[in-house]
Amino acid sequence: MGLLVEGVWKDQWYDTKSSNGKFVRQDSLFRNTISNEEGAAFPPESGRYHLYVSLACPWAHRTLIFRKLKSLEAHIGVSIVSPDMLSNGWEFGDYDGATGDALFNFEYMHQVYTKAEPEVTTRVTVPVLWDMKTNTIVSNESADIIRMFNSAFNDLTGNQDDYYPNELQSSIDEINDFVYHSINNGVYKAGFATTQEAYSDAVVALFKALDKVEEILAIRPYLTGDSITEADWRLFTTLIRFDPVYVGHFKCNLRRIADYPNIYEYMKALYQIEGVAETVNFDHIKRHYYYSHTTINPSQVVPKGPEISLNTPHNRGK
Ligand SMILES: N[C@@H](CCC(=O)N[C@@H](CS)C(=O)NCC(=O)O)C(=O)O
Repeated sequence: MGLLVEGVWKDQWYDTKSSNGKFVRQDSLFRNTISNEEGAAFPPESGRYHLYVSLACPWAHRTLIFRKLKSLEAHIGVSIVSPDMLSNGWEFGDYDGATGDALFNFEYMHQVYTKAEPEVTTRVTVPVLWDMKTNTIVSNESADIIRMFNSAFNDLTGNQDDYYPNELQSSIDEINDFVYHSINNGVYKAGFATTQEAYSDAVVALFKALDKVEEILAIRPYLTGDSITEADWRLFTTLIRFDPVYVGHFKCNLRRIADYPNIYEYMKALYQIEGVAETVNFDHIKRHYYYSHTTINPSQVVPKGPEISLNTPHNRGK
């Protein structure tokens, strides 16, 4: 784990000293947009863009789900890093389910960043959406990438499915904000905390938020109503990692997702949507966290369990 400082890789763990033991997530650096507008720098084109992901990462997972649901597989290629993120950061190792770097045959993800900007100072995160025409990073922010995938390529794919419909945008934004701070990022705040207080604050807020989600899902099948939206997919990638990783490795152990009847049914329903199960790789997920975060798990032993069945019938509508 490390970061790039003026284009040079530095191996160092997150600094929590200056924030009283709290994990503070950095903002993403590359925030361009693919758009249909006249004169746009990044117009939608088949075969022009390439996605770098880790199958372990919940943020990258969102983009893989949208690539699948929005029929973008034939238009946007993917390179998958190894789940092991050690002193060189994300790397393109030889690991079952990883692909190598399809564009440059680089060894490390940080080389993709310096290819875009040789002197860049940044954390080296996935996902990354790369533009093969201008040889740069369009975006390394998953929230933005899934919005582009949701609508920018509709004319190319003919897929008009809309996970961010006009009439639901304000409720989606509101739920996203709450889910992001207390759940998506909440598990990291608990797991990477280095003081008891920072951990306790994060874990209490996390389970308060999960309790609230359980209540919402008791009265409607999905977060904003009867249909699945972006808000559901953003929550799903954290839920699916929760019992296998966050309960143990990140000490998020007041309850399991399996103990929340409504959230559990909901998670199964989303998992069973066509194409989604193939984006979920529990080996990469468990291996990444337990093997890479050596400050939390120095033995690098990866647990066997839990046994979970995600293909049993669920009680949500379509
Ligand atoms: N805000 C970014 C966050 C991405 C992110 O933090 N990805 C993690 C993997 S789960 C990462 O690459 N971490 C490496 C690091 O922090 O150095 C997004 O949503 O795209």
